[in-house]
Amino acid sequence: MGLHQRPPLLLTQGDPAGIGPELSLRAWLERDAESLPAFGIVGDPGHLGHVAKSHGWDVPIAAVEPHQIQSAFSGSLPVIPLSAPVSAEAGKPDRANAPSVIESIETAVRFVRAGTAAAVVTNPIAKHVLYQAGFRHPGHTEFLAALASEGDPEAYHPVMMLWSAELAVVPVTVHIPLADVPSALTTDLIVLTGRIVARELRQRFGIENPRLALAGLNPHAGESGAMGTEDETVIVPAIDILRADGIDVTGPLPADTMFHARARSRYDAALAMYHDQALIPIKTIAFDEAVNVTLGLPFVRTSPDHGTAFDIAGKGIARPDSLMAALKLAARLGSP
Ligand SMILES: NC(=O)C1=CN([C@@H]2O[C@H](COP(=O)(O)OP(=O)(O)OC[C@H]3O[C@@H](n4cnc5c(N)ncnc54)[C@H](O)[C@@H]3O)[C@@H](O)[C@H]2O)C=CC1
Ligand SMILES: NCC(=O)COP(=O)(O)O
Repeated sequence: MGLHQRPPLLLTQGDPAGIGPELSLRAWLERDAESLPAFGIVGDPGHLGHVAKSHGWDVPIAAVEPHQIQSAFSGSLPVIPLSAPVSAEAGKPDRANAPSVIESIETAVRFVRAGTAAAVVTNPIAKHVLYQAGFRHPGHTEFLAALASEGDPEAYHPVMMLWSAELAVVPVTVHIPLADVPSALTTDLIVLTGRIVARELRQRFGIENPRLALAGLNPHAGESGAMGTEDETVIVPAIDILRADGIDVTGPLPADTMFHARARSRYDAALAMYHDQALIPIKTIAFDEAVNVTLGLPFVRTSPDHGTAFDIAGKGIARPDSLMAALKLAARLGSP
């Protein structure tokens, strides 16, 4: 790496039976056309070579150390080899690959924390496959916070944000059953989330005075208590505290009318009360462009907005746009 070169990005393997491997290869093939930042994959050189060959793509694979990624990137796809074995057939997830999936994430985090990489970009994992193998974290978001926290569960509160040029959304509660949302949703959680979002929109995204819009939980934001009470008893007090902090907050807004184009122009990020309230609008508006960013961590992590797409894995039809957007955003946010 030259004196003024930034460290490269590290891309994780994701589920090797999903679309991650072919998207990574396609992103590398598009590196010049898309002006992508240099990246390396923590993965299995043999498996990636096999996937490239099966699609007839000319992608030389180079097994490297992190400090060799920059110089290798223009002529080959740099891969930091895993020690766990990988044996995967497209579209057929296998829990036997879980150790390699987890090792890839842990290794990427280790290098980014050591300053050898600028940011972590994760390829999609199939959560239920990892759970079958004993993985105890709901998803990347929570696992990355656990890795960053190094045993202190209070150290970092991770916040999921899905970002696109048209819309940014944050689910305040994330990977929990819908039935558990009302009891998990507290004023403290909303305030903590709002503070992290406002801080990182300022510091990382360069928005001087971020405008946050908070969704209600219930239909019509509760209709003055007739359709549910959490909007008044939990969300309004959180808004008061965030406003007292000097943050520009509106809400609670009826969720059904806050995502059309005129409404979107009034805020920089929408805080939704549960996963689908946030992700349905952004995946409807910007499925190919949106990026999942984890806020609240001591390093930058981005990811495509989609999952493993086992139904199309291996067919060569998966679109690499969201992964390429994740690489570009990671480079932007990872820069001082
Ligand atoms: N960041 C991550 O690791 C994420 C992982 N997942 C995991 O992915 C698995 C599958 O989840 P699903 O709900 O089926 O969502 P999915 O995003 O994998 O697929 C939903 C639909 O979109 C299509 N699709 C997805 N990505 C595409 C692309 N790049 N180009 C063209 N079409 C694409 C698929 O073919 C499928 O029809 C689950 O096990 C879930 O846990 C889901 C979201 C994010
Ligand atoms: N639906 C988004 C999602 O599941 C992403 O989760 P994570 O693995 O990024 O925590």
